[in-house]
Amino acid sequence: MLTTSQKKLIAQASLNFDGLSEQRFCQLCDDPGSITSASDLELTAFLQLANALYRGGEPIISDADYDFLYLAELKKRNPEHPLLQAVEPEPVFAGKTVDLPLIMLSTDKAYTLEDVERWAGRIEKAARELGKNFAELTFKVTPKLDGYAAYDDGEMLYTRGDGRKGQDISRVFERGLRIADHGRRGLGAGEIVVSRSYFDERLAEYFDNARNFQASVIKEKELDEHAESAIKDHAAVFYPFALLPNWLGPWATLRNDFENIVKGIWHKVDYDVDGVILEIVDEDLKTHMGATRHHHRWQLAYKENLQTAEVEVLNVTPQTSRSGRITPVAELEPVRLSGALLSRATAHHYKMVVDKGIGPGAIIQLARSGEVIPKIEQVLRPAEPQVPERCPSCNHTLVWDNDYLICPNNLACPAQISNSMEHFFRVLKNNDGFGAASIKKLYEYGIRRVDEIYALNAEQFESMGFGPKQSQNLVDQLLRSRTEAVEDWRFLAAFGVFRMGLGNCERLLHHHALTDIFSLTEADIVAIEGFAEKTAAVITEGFVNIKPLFDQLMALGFNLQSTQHRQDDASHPLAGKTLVFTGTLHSGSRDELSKQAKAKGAKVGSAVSAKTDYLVAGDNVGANKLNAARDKGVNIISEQEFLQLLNGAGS
Ligand SMILES: NC(=O)c1ccc[n+]([C@@H]2O[C@H](COP(=O)([O-])OP(=O)(O)OC[C@H]3O[C@@H](n4cnc5c(N)ncnc54)[C@H](O)[C@@H]3O)[C@@H](O)[C@H]2O)c1
Ligand SMILES: [Zn+2]
Repeated sequence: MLTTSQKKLIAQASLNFDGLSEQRFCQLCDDPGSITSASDLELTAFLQLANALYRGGEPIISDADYDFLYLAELKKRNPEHPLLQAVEPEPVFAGKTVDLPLIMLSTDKAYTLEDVERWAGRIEKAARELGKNFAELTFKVTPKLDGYAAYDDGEMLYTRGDGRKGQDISRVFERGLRIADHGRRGLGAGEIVVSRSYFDERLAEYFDNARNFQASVIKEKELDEHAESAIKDHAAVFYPFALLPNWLGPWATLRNDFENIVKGIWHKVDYDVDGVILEIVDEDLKTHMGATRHHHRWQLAYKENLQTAEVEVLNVTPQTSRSGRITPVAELEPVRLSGALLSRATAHHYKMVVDKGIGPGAIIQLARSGEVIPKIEQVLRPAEPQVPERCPSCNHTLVWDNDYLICPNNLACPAQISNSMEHFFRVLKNNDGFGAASIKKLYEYGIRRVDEIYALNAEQFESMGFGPKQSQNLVDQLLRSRTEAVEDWRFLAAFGVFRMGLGNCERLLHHHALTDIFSLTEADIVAIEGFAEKTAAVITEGFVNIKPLFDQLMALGFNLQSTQHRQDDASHPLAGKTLVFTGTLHSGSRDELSKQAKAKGAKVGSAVSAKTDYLVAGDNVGANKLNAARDKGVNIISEQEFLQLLNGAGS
């Protein structure tokens, strides 16, 4: 069964289940082998539906399956099929559709050096036709960003759409999105991407994958609070390809050192990269070679062979996390996949274990992924699910909480206690040495709380079985964690209150001092943008629980940097007002000016609505935009007037 949001994506793409029922679609997803039995109509309907879900950030099959099973089947049956002759369409948003200033195509793909050599051979031939010396041509290698393709002509930002017509998504710049590498507008094609490390640290909790997140940045709807933070922190950016780090050189060098050059470029940026792009730097040659309806002949994407393997599940073992959720870990018959030996994979939750039949004897499909422990995406042959009744750590009876099995024994469950202590040091970040192994040892010696760890001296560490050198190091690290500066929101997040990850802690401390959090009411929390009523209750309760530990640790004196407050001075002319910025601004970036306005209690919107009080118009704003705002009764002010308001002058 598809989820409601997947169904919505299909409807948005103006697709339906004509020629393919929802049930049949899911059946083909779950059992890739059966695609060969699908009719031609079913196959093409299937590909279009899978693509719509992929573009919307909710892929239902892996890329490797899409390329090597389903798409390959179509290529086998009908190499001339129209679906293979054009780029796969992006989803359509509510924004207006416009002709792209330049056709944006997909790329031809190579998975082996032989494929790349064949491509170079075609370039050599074209060079000969133009009377150019192939050996003197320059090749360029750049990372292939796995983000959201867009084109910036300086006025508008367009989606790739169907390659010819895209959609205006300029709103992402109005929302404060920056250009990578301090770039300017108008640099042409690029991708909207999010920093890998930022995603892992701050967003993974809320989004299944980066693609999912990128789709949310572009959506016409109001920006998700996490997307807003990522943009504010410049972790999400538009990266024009022209600014990407690159390797330049002749074919002979590229050919001889291929692996190293590819590897070097692949890992050069902190963004998701799914290959490298090879191209030729010679305008005449590019024009001469031209393009098919699908890709430019002078460009090639080199990807690593995405292997998949079918493996048998030996056992499903439960693991208790810090919050008490039980993670299902499948022990597998060891299998080698793209060089790594894998013997474990996790399922999302126990509901999935039950629904998909994950138990001893089940056959699952593993795809290589960046993660150390891959996630189970598909079950090829179900078996009797293996579901625990008791917590593997404390033996307490487990209970269901929506899709999750949880251990409710949070005060005495060894796994939850140890994982919470480990979490504290990991989130604080300014220390080393308190990983799983050390914490396990400390737990065995009766340590249950972080403050007890801070009370230990070197001799005591030694008496617990740590070596003399390590014991001294642990003491040094504890001191370091207290003396090295750390943001107060990070410190708060280290306590692991449910729903209080790094992002929410920072948001909260923008409004209230760290020492005041225990007197906050639910109403105080709900009043802050981004907090819902339901979470507020959980949060205040969580604070009550951590108070004793918090007080103990504060008494030790950490070097906390307090978060800048957004003071809400009700008498300030901008207090409570909603602003929208547009056009080119001179006194600071849109981001900086927004920040200053917010500090005075203003709200900053991304698009003009009836609720907007002021439209701050910089330079180069189209008359249409101004008229539309005027029609809505919005006050249009200049940047100068805005600065006066900001300084407290009445309007
Ligand atoms: N899992 C699924 O259900 C599913 C469905 C549809 C498509 N897909 C995947 O998407 C692929 C096709 O998608 P596509 O056409 O969007 O992407 P592509 O892999 O063909 O790449 C083309 C794009 O690469 C981008 N690019 C990134 N870095 C670049 C650089 N340095 N220089 C130039 N261009 C760069 C450009 O935006 C260009 O549009 C399929 O092969 C498949 O793997 C998966
Ligand atoms: Zn337990």
